[in-house]
Amino acid sequence: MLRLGEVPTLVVSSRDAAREVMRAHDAAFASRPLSATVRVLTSGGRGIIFAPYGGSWRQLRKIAVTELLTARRVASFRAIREEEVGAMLRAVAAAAAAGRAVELRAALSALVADTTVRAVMGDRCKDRDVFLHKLQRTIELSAGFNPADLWPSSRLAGRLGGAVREAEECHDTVFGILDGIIQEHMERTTSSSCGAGAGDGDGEDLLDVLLRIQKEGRLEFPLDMLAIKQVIFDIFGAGSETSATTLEWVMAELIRNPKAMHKATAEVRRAFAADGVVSESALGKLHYLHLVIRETFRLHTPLPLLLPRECREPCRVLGYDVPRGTQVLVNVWAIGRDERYWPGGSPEEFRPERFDDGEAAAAVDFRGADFELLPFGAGRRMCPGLAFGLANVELALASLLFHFDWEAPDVADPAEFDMTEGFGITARRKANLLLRPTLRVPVLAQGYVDYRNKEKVMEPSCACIPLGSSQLKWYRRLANVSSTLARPNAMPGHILRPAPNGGKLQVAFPLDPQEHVEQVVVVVVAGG
Ligand code: HEM
Repeated sequence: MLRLGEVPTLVVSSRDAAREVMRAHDAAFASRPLSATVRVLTSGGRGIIFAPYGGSWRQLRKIAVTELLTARRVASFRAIREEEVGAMLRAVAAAAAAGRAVELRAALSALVADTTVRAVMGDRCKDRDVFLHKLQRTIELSAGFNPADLWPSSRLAGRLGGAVREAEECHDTVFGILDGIIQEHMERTTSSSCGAGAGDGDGEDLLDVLLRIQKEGRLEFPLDMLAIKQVIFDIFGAGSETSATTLEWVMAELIRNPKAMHKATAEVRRAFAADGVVSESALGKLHYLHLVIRETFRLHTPLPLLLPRECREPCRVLGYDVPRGTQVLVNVWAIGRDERYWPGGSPEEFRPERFDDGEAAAAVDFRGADFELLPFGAGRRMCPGLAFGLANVELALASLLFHFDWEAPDVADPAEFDMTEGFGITARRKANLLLRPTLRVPVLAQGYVDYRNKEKVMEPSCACIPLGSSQLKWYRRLANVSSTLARPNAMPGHILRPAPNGGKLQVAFPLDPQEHVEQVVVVVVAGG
């Protein structure tokens, strides 16, 4: 038990205590404390992540689990993930061709942010960089070590450091961006509602789902626009940072451990040699890569203290009384490095083989049942985005290893590679991740998967052309009457998708993979 400023805080640092808190007394510890900065950042505890335990949180959590983050929904975003990973690979290939190192942290953050934003809103966000910057500050501010959070009863502390003021500024900027995006999204939906695809429940992005649920009503707690914005912000906050942090640490550990890098790379290249590209549907055949991810979660759990819980009723944990209102931090970072649970060599050592068949930890998994490995937490407040997060991590990692060899410039001894952690509610690497890629397997100009026909069509290249609302309206009418627009074996210049996804039309055109294309002009002629 610690007292952080005025805040009584129980730190849970063993597997048994974690099991008590998140299984035996899960209901008692299912709330979250609302510090002064978090209160501002979450519009007073709205949304899911920091909402106090109660009916409103239960309702939003149910929507998340049964509608937004289901396995089926995650699978429906596969094309987005493959397109975004493809775009990142092409940028890395360009750097490799120029002999340049890549700032991989920035590339991975942008990848996960773009993938998430498209899953949420169907389109990229033009203010992505401002958004990411504010998100990063939000994460630092919500760590809870500001005077205003440590001395909640002190007015002076509230003014010191300016954290609350900065939280207000972050909140206003982010919600301003969200307002614009939602407005655009609603205009797009209205203008396309006369044609095919609209309102049929197919290809919904997460904002569509939330707006549909809002419209349907029948909710105990009305889903107002503020709640919708907060949920969207939650998904960005919880989804982007954690997945990008995991990817960053996996790559850093593989650089530090050349043998593991070699083994993981060889496995991925063997598995996808015939296809020339990593596809999500076949990731299940990778064994070692999954051990590498599990080992990274053990040593570099993105949320080292999970997210804070709060004790709702007086409770006894391992014989100790825990008063109501106590903040609880589960030190997953320490549990993941405790030699009592990780025998067989130093627990600090990165050794994915510890999870291999026949090893002591082989059966230990991270899905909330084994309390020595809890990157996603456990119990009622466990992460509902596990499948979403893993999908982002696995495809990107396998693709980076499949196409490129990696080295750290100016680091003579890989064991010396800097692994210092930064400060915040997430534990990122402190330093940038500057790595030099060497192209080993060519990167396709662009891949395209035809899901209607359940077959894979690799075109020389495709362009995604954003359509204005009047073009989109005409296009939808056209698509309704002319099924010839949908061509599974499209020739260059042909329209690939019968119903534009998120106001975009996909068009195939010939492209030399080495060629750099500045602009593609597509003329959509209404009426055929
Ligand atoms: C590698 C990726 C991820 C990791 C390691 C991770 C980890 C976590 C952890 C540790 C918690 C707190 C659990 C607890 O208190 O016991 C959490 C909560 C949460 N995560 Fe994730 N997460 C990841 C990805 C995602 C994604 C992609 C989404 C959504 C798209 C998401 C949505 C959430 C939400 C909404 C909560 C709050 C749950 C609640 O309080 O009821 N997470 N996550």
